[in-house]
Amino acid sequence: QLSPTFYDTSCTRALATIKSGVMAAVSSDPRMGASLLRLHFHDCFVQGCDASVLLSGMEQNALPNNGSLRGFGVIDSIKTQIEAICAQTVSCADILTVAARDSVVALGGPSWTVPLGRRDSIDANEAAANSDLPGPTSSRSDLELAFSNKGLLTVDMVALSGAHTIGQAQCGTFKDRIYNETNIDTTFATSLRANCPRSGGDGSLANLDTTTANTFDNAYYTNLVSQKGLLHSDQVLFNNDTTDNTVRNFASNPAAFSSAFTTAMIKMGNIAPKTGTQGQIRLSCSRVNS
Ligand code: HEM
Ligand SMILES: [Ca+2]
Ligand SMILES: [Ca+2]
Repeated sequence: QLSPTFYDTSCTRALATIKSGVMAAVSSDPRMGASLLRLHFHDCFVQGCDASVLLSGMEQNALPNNGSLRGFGVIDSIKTQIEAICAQTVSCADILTVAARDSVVALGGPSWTVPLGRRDSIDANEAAANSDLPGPTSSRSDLELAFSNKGLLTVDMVALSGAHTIGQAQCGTFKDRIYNETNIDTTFATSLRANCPRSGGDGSLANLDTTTANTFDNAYYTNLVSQKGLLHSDQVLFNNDTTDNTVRNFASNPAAFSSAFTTAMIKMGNIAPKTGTQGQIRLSCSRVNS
């Protein structure tokens, strides 16, 4: 049973320390806010929000993670600061969950209260990372299944995909879409081709939100309505199908998006937490205690 007041007596400065660490990291590199939010998602979808993704090797080598996850150093350095004030008290899983919230806030998005008390795993699961994380070529029903497997509804899936209002993706993840798909704005596709050639250049970056890459707003959905979703898995949410109305609602009503996003983030943060005597409080987020 998680609780927002979990560290109120055991580590009064925990939340403020995480916030200032995230603020500093995001002000020197705005994309870091996106990277920390994604790191939390990739943690929670693989054996729950237990910091398994932070352990060196293992899950980090899985296809959706390798060469694309960022932010490990930021979490490690916040953990070092927190260990100095409250020894072996605050879990890496909680630090990452709060850092994801603070990242959204740092980029202008909504805030919410984070339930706390997660403990850290003593293992990680590369195979589960490969099977449970959806990929950029997923269909709408693939996405719905991946999220329902974690207890999340279709509306949660559409709202959480709005995280693609910030951050970047590598050419290899959207190449097929910009050369071969027809439900894409022509000018948008043409401009992306300049930095993402048919052959090679797989690592070059494009903004997931072509309008406001460093602002957490609802522009992701207005982009989808104008066929400017970057990933195939983005545009499937608005493609004459069952999720079109939700996308239209979030595009025209920022408050509806904020409310659905914060609700869904709390649900995602509550996936299979380790509590009580399960797992451990790691001393260093990148390795289990010896
Ligand atoms: C719906 C299924 C999803 C798919 C298929 C998906 C896929 C992807 C892919 C392929 C990238 C680019 C990675 C790269 O090229 O290095 C990406 C980036 C990103 N994703 Fe997702 N994603 C999904 C859902 C989510 C969710 C639920 C969140 C968070 C709540 C999220 C947050 C992000 C962020 C913030 C970035 C940019 C990261 C950065 O710039 O470092 N995504 N996603
Ligand atoms: Ca995990
Ligand atoms: Ca944006």
